Amino acid sequence: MRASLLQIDVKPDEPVETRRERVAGLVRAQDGADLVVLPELWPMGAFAFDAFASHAEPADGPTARAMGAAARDAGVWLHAGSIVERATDGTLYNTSLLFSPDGELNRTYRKIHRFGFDKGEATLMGAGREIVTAPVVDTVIGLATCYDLRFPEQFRLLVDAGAQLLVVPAGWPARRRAHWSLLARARAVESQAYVLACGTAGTHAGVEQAGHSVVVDPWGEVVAEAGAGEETLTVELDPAKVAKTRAEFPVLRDRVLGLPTP
Ligand SMILES: NC(=O)CCC(=O)C(=O)O
Repeated sequence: MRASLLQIDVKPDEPVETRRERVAGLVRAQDGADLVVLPELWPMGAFAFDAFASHAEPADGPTARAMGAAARDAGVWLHAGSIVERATDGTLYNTSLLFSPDGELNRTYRKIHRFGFDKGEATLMGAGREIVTAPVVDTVIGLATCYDLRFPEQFRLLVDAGAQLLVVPAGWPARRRAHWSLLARARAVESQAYVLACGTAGTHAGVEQAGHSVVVDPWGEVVAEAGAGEETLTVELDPAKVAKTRAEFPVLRDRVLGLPTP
């Protein structure tokens, strides 16, 4: 299974419409891939809080239309990263979009853990409540977004729901790059699953981005890692490695469930 992670430079001087077209072109260029992954909130940037409301769109809005067409033209599964979704009741969500190779919107995932503590995303957006997985090619992917990476309990639920390949679009700051690399590997080791973590590059809203998108295998080995700038990371994955790792080193089987809480 071939996957391409598109680590997009969210240039503040590039209009959203221009970036949408540029990214659609990059997706179309991945026509040999099975799965293409984009970062979190790449249309305006994960830290551009002031732009969230003005660039909010429905889940079937302009970004979805452009990405669906690009997925269809390339014939790929496309995890199109996330957008600021404006729901019908007006609530904003950080919503990931997954397209099948026929260009149809197959799944959406609303980010469960909102970043910012008492400001930013945490105050501007609603929280998702649903664990989302999807059968893709010959595996099952589990969806999580950026700050979710810090919450192992969400990944356990994804594993329990059948996930074998965990896709994590992000807009992770350079300042906490060490956490990013460590947590991506930790989630892969504890889940015995592939982790595809796709971040953004450049600096937007004054926040330098970490880049360093990474693919980790079910044994915790780094398969490939990007640098700091805009880059396409293409990897060959072996989905059978997940079952093999879980059978040969069966820690998931040894979980003790239902312990009493203190
Ligand atoms: N967009 C995010 O979720 C940022 C997360 C982050 O900066 C962190 O967890 O650290």
